[in-house]
Amino acid sequence: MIKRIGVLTSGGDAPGMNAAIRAVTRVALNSGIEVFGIYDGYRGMVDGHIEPLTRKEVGEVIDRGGTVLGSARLPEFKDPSVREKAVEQLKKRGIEAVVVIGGDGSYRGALALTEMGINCIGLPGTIDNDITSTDYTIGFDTALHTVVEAVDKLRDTSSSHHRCSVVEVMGNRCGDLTLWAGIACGAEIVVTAQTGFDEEEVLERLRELDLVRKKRHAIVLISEKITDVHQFARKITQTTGFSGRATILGHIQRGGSPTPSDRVLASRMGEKAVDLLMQGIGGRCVCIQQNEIVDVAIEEALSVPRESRKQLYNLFERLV
Ligand SMILES: Nc1ncnc2c1ncn2[C@@H]1O[C@H](COP(=O)(O)OP(=O)(O)O)[C@@H](O)[C@H]1O
Ligand SMILES: O=P(O)(O)OC[C@H]1O[C@](O)(COP(=O)(O)O)[C@@H](O)[C@@H]1O
Ligand SMILES: [Mg+2]
Repeated sequence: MIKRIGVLTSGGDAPGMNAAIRAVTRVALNSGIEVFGIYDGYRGMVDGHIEPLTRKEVGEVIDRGGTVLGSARLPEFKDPSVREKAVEQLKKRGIEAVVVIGGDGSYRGALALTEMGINCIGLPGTIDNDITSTDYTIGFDTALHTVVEAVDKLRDTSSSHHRCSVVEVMGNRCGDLTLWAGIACGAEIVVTAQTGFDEEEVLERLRELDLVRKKRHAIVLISEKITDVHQFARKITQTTGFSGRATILGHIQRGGSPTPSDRVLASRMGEKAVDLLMQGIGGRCVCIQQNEIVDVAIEEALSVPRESRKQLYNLFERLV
């Protein structure tokens, strides 16, 4: 049976990563497996920044945002000779397998390592919810709470001043955070990669909300990387009855204490990762599908097309 495993966090951090590290560590230790923390993602693997983790070291972290192991982006990890160094560092310490907590990029690294003889299991740690094989990623629920709390506050001030708040939401080409927040906040308009952005159409809709629907305020949620929200807010002021103000929520969305849902999801997924490694399985990632914790091949997870959210967009429109 496997004796030593490593755990790392990679890519953008996400609330709940600590709960996942804790679950992996405790479940493994309670099964007689030694656990090593690999610091700063694949960088620590290459540089040998690897330390044993004890039960106590993962105590008092379940409620903390960020990741106690640190995270990093290391583009050079795509180079096989760099990965060779990482494999050597693991072998030197007798680490046979690794749990990689991160997003799609981290999964590619995990797959490449598995192909080099180190069994890896991926856990979806990202606020973006952009891993298509899982219904939810660890961190999405917490980020959603953060967005909703911020937009609720913006609505208070917007309606006092007959304003339109344009809010830029993270998601890296995945509109889930924007759409879910739009429904939860009762926004007037959501713009994502899936809806597309026709500036004139949105301005016309805002004029209608003002003149015909007599709205006191309007909230427009826009996914990042679609348009310059400050410029767009200026156009709103110039061409509609609302004065426009833009807010970029930015990295605030990545922090904060994980919600209970994210903590439970991370714990369930962490357990599954260790169970798979104990069976000698690698190259797979853990998903939640219809509230069941399951595993799929990383290759498959990376190729599943993004599910259409058409029904939710339709619901959104029917709620305005
Ligand atoms: N094709 C790849 N092969 C090997 N490693 C990769 C590959 N793509 C990404 N990685 C590693 O995973 C890290 C995190 O990926 P990134 O896309 O930045 O974040 P995320 O995992 O959150 O999507 C990268 O910095 C790199 O070290
Ligand atoms: O922290 P950085 O490097 O500015 O990156 C910002 C990006 O990271 C994210 O917050 C999270 O993305 P990943 O989980 O894929 O790393 C995206 O929403 C955003 O586009
Ligand atoms: Mg990613």
